[in-house]
Amino acid sequence: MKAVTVTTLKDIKAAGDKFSVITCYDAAFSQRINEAGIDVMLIGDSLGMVLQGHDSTLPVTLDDMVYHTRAVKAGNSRCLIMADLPFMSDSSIPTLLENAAALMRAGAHLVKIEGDTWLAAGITELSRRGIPVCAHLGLTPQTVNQLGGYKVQGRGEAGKALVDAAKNLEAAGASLILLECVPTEIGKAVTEAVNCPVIGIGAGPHTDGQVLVLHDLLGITPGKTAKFVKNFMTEADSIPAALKAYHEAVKTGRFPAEEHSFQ
Ligand SMILES: Nc1nc(=O)c2c([nH]1)NC[C@@H]1CN(c3ccc(C(=O)N[C@@H](CCC(=O)O)C(=O)O)cc3)CN21
Ligand SMILES: CC(C)C(=O)C(=O)O
Ligand SMILES: [Mg+2]
Repeated sequence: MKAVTVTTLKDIKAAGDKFSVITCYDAAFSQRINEAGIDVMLIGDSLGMVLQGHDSTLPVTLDDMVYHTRAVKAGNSRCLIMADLPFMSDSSIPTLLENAAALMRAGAHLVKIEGDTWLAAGITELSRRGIPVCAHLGLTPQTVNQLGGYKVQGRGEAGKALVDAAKNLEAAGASLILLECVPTEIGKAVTEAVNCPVIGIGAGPHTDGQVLVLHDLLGITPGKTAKFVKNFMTEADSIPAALKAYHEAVKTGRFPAEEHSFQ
């Protein structure tokens, strides 16, 4: 199978099709995710919660992200590899550039960064140097202490601000936008407002791509999971079958359904 690139995702959007994204943290799952036909693997800083057992993503370090990106890269044959810039790794532009470079050296094809319109300058500097960037908007888990919890963002007036932020960051050089926990209508509005592909998680069915945390879709996350989560193991007899079912459900628009989305 042909390797997935940022251009592949742009073509998928232009054709009105969908693409699938899963978080991945190690080589064994990287191989299974490759075999399942998934388009993109995200080394998410969610690893601080699902692998390390913390109650937020804030304790995750750049070294943690480099370690897991190397492992995922080692198992990769055809997926596009995106790596999260961890909390405070963008404290200045030179720091941001060095930290993004470390993730690229470890095997990432692009980096993801949480924020808002103020990310524009950093995104421009990264993209100028050949690093494609995904701007993560909406519910940004690294900001949980300010947000007061993992809550839906972009309701009312804030929705318009999200659409503007997405447009500004695309103009600044972002290659992808990721929207987390926003009303379906905002997921749709952002997807229509930008030319670049938009990935959603709890952002409704209209985004170009969908992402889920691996452990959530395998049903092994302890405690209550978010509304946007679907356990694909309930109707599958193996992990490879669940990964394939997720990919097919995203490609055909069967996931996410109304029950996984916010109004
Ligand atoms: N296992 C796991 N899955 C994730 O999707 C995930 C992580 N960990 N860690 C980092 C962040 C945290 N995330 C979360 C966590 C909880 C909700 C959640 O429970 N949200 C409420 C919204 C309630 C509301 O405002 O209406 C929900 O009911 O879904 C959302 C995103 C997403 N990310
Ligand atoms: C939930 C996704 C979007 C993420 O950023 C992560 O896994 O860290
Ligand atoms: Mg993350």
